[in-house]
Amino acid sequence: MQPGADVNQRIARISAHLNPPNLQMESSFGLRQVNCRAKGGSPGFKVAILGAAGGIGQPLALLMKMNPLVSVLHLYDVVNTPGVTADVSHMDTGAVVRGFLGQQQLEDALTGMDLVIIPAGVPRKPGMTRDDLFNINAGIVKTLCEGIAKCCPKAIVNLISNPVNSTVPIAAEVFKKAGTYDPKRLLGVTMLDVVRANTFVAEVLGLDPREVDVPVVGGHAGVTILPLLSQVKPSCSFTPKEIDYLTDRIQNGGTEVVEAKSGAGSATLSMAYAAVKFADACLRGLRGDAAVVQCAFVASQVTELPFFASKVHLGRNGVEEIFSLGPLNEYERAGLEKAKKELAGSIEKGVSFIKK
Ligand SMILES: NC(=O)C1=CN([C@@H]2O[C@H](COP(=O)(O)OP(=O)(O)OC[C@H]3O[C@@H](n4cnc5c(N)ncnc54)[C@H](O)[C@@H]3O)[C@@H](O)[C@H]2O)C=CC1
Ligand SMILES: O=C([O-])CC(=O)C(=O)O
Repeated sequence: MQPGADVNQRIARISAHLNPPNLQMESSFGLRQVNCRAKGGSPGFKVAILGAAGGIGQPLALLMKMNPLVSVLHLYDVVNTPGVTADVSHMDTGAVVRGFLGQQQLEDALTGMDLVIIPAGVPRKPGMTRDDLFNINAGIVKTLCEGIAKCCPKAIVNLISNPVNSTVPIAAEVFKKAGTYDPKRLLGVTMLDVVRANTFVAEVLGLDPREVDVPVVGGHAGVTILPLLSQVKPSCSFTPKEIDYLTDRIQNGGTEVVEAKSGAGSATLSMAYAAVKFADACLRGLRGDAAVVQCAFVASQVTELPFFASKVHLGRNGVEEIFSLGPLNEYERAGLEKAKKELAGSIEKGVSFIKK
């Protein structure tokens, strides 16, 4: 090679980098359009996050952009999506990111999606219950689900907005009204309860949380969150004091974070982690992976209630199978009765919000 040829090649490479011939800023804000030869991105699923600029939405967008199963990521919110989209879109991962701002762009955000994740809505402040969020969040979930029914009725829906025990029944009623309801495709996200249970149980047992699996059934608020400590894997036993401590901490994990944040919101980072763990399971199910099992709040015949959280098998159509609760001890049977009583009211409240 001629002396200097190497340097010239390097200059050419740097110049190509500074003036890329086929750069496209993927966003609906028209930030910058440069001649573009290819769309870029990898084969995979199309995912929308509704509420993407929020406390959960932003880290969730970040983590979904890193998920190799995602080829297209739509970020929708009523505020701030241009900034979040521009930011996340610079990550050199496969998914193409597009942003959508305001209700007039909701339909574009949803069209063609395989999975829609909804963390839109207001969070708790200290002293509030999740049910105190109903009046604001019920209407938000209704509007978003009307959009889903119209634009991507076959999408799997992961509903995070609280109170989950009521927002899932609201979504079901909206889809029924639109004639698109498929109970296999609507899942309330209770994964954070499992994530917390795994963490707290691992602490007590002195294990790595990644080795621990705690089924958490029922719903997603206070006593409706029912950890089945008799079914923990690896198999183990707890003293009555440990059971009281763990049950209380798992049921009140959300409140622990709300109080620690003292007015600045509720769990966002651990929730984004849990949401991605759950969304990834849904996508692996859609891909046809075998034996994908997670807990979720779904339409169910496991109890006499129309919705209940338990372990479900996720497959190509969403929820392929719902597992029964298995053998419960006396403590858990008493907990189940309390959980069902509160759940019944929360479900009814959601249903009548749409039927009224
Ligand atoms: N299922 C679960 O385990 C958990 C649920 N949550 C719930 O998730 C929800 C969101 O929490 P954060 O992200 O902390 O709240 P946040 O207030 O930080 O973010 C919510 C986002 O929703 C957006 N939003 C409001 N109305 C909207 C609409 N009509 N369409 C689209 N986006 C809209 C807001 O602009 C905001 O960016 C809350 O209801 C919270 O209680 C929070 C933690 C755990
Ligand atoms: O506690 C809240 O309001 C948010 C939530 O659902 C949780 O962290 O489990």
